[in-house]
Amino acid sequence: MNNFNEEKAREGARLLLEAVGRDPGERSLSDTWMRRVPAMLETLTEGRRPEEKPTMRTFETETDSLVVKTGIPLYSLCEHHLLPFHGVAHVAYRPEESMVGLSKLARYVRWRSRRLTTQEALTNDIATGLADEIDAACVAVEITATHMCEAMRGVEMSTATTTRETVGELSTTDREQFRESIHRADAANDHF
Ligand SMILES: Nc1nc2c(ncn2[C@@H]2O[C@H](COP(=O)(O)OP(=O)(O)OP(=O)(O)O)[C@@H](O)[C@H]2O)c(=O)[nH]1
Ligand SMILES: [Zn+2]
Repeated sequence: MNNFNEEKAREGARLLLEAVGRDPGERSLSDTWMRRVPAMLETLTEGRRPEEKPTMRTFETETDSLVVKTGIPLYSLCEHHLLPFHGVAHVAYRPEESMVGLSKLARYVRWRSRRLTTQEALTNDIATGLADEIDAACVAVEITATHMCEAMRGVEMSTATTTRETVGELSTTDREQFRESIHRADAANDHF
């Protein structure tokens, strides 16, 4: 079910322009509220629409050891101020009967992130969602992000927030391996 209402998005964008003292009738602004903002909002909220979910194709598993994907770029929208938060997600899972295509982990993170949410809820959504999608003994997700609502207004500081969620039992070795992979990814890429 498509829960995006283009007409309301258009009307809302037009009212916001009026609220900040701009004239929606200005030539340079007509496409902004009539076309660009509604299209942008439709894309950036697709994570609430199941029909937009990437196909999570699986293969017969060749391993039961932990698969770790680090450094997935993450862009989402904070539901408090409608401003972006962005950073990096790291995902790990232990396959049981089947394993998933590696790109699907990143695709899934991108799809899930496209919604108005909080970082905590998003971390939980990705971990529980992936656990439902793939046949995994356990899933772990870590997100480190910076919030524009903190950087551009309010406290006016750009800081990093880290959230973690696990589904199923991770052994101490699994946790160490996940941690070490994240460490290596962070050292290789200066995300902030
Ligand atoms: N827990 C959590 N808080 C968030 C997230 N994104 C933004 N926030 C915080 O949500 C809070 C909203 O606080 P309020 O006091 O209702 O709003 P505010 O007066 O605009 O807050 P300030 O940002 O402190 O100016 C702020 O502290 C934000 O930093 C998030 O993903 N998770
Ligand atoms: Zn905010």
